[in-house]
Amino acid sequence: MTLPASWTAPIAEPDHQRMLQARTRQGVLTKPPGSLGRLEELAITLSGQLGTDQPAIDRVHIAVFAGDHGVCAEGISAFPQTVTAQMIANFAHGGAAISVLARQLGATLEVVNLGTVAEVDPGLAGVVDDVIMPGTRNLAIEPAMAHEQLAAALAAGDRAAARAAAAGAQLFIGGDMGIGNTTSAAALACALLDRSPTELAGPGTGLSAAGVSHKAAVIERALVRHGTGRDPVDLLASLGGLEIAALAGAFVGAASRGIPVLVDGFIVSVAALVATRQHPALRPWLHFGHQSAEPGHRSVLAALDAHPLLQLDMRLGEGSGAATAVPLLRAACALHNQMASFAQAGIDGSA
Ligand SMILES: O=C(O)c1ccc[n+]([C@@H]2O[C@H](COP(=O)([O-])O)[C@@H](O)[C@H]2O)c1
Ligand SMILES: Cc1cc2nc[nH]c2cc1C
Repeated sequence: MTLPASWTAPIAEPDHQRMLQARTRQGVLTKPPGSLGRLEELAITLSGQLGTDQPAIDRVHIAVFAGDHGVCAEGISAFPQTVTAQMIANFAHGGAAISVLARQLGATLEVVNLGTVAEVDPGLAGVVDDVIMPGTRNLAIEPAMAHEQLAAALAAGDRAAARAAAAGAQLFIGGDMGIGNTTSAAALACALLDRSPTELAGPGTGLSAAGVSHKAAVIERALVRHGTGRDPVDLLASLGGLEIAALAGAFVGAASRGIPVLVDGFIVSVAALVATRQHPALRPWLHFGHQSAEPGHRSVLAALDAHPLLQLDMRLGEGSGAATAVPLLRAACALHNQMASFAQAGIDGSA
């Protein structure tokens, strides 16, 4: 299988020297040691990732990857597939949740269209045309995509990371939009974690309990059809989505360019799991924004040893949970950079 060179690009470790310096600084700021909790670790990690003693998250690049899913033919979503293309237009017109959050953060927002069943107006502002195919094939009965299509999706993700780097981004957020993609993500998670679909399938956009049982049965059929003990890239072609593959490519692309990543919900975390299985060096570049209400997310987070910043019962996708957590990263940086030390403030240290 020929995959893009970007998929095997070397990923350096964050700068450990900077992290040591940042940890020392946290110890002299005017607070009992450790009292800012995980905000301290966030600032220390961001110092190492950004290679600076004054970490800042002023420039955030959000790329929402959109694609349709052939497995929708099995009746596994509460919404019709046409919504994917319609939401691409909504992102472009500024009316989606992530559009609002991106504006509020002053972040750059792009939508990468990887292929939908319904037509997308070619002139939409902020939409990158990276169409590979009009949605994946039905993973319940055949591989979701061919290896060439997988390679194209990985490369499309890397191009988004390259655009983020060119814009000087200090943080990369990948979002997903694709009706049916919780089925694909749950199937991938089951195959990678050796779990049963009844454990990891959930309501997605709003299935009833009977709908979730049916979805689990569809995933079970897919796992029997494709097998589970295969390498992550093969599984991605068989069970993945165009947007999930692009997210995996984007995360490797961001880390290899020295840009930290803030991971979103269930689907995006599954992409991060696939990518870290292939590239363990990616893991130190990942922050986790929130824990989704989608039940399978918990197992995926545990497999990544991830402790998300927020738990707000969100289950939207689009990168919205990650975007909501950005102010915490900004607060961590501001505290680290601007607080006075004990010596500066003339405050007695601990006895
Ligand atoms: O990010 C999540 O955790 C999440 C959880 C449930 C649903 N979604 C979004 O809902 C869509 C997929 O849901 P479904 O039911 O069509 O598989 C897709 O566009 C996702 O972005 C996202
Ligand atoms: C309206 C709508 C918006 C979304 N955003 C991400 N997934 C979505 C699914 C639906 C149905």
